[in-house]
Amino acid sequence: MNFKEADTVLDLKNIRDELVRMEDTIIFNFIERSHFPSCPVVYAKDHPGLPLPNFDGSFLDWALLHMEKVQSQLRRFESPDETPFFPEEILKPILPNINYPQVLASYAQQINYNAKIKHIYEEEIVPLISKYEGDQSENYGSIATTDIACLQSLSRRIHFGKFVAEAKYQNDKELYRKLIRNKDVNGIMQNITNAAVEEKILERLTTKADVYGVDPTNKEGDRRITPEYLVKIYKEIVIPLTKEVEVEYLLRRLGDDA
Ligand SMILES: O=C(O)C(=O)C[C@]1(C(=O)O)C=C[C@@H](O)C=C1
Repeated sequence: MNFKEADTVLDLKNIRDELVRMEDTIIFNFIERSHFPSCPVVYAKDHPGLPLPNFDGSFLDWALLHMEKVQSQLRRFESPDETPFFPEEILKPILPNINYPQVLASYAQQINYNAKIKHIYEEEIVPLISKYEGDQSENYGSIATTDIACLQSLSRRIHFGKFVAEAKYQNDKELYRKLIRNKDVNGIMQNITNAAVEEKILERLTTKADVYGVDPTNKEGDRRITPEYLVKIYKEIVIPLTKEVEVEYLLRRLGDDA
């Protein structure tokens, strides 16, 4: 898939291949995170044990904001498949603009699920993938670094729903225009859902987690990335959020081309 070539970006097969590749990135990021305990201090707002001068938020927020400020200058968020967690605070690139063809609707950048993704990551995913419940102050920096990798890979995957939605819209404009005009959210949800594709994803994840998730150095009682956790995260969080993005994108689609 080449973002400079619109045709490759709206080919559903290319999009799904990209989603498959993202599974590996997400699994390996989860595995990195699984080497550390949960460390709630990293996610606590204004924690007295971790003072952050002139900042109102958690240590992870602080690290993510500063990472995004640097990455925005490196042109990360110029790319149509990247969505910032701090859209109000990112900076202009120091590299020259790349003129990507516009493949998504003009409002696509406004669809931003990152606050929700971060909340669910901290509340539901970290407890599943961290090594054990507990603190390890010498690793706060490493944990924030791996959390950022996990969050960015989840964000990219979930917001890819915009490309999926646009491809589906282009493939059957008549059907989607009717559903959108009727604000038929259930009808849109039904039509974007492909149970066979979802089943295949969960099957593949089971195999991948079996193969990649084994850590022979783990002590008894330590958690690891099991197929069960990975399937749960995809089934209950990643796929439903991707579908939410798809539905929101489609509901606004008629405003962009009548
Ligand atoms: O591949 C698609 O058609 C998608 O819409 C993506 C996705 C997913 O999140 O992986 C979401 C909904 C479908 O039911 C199948 C898969």
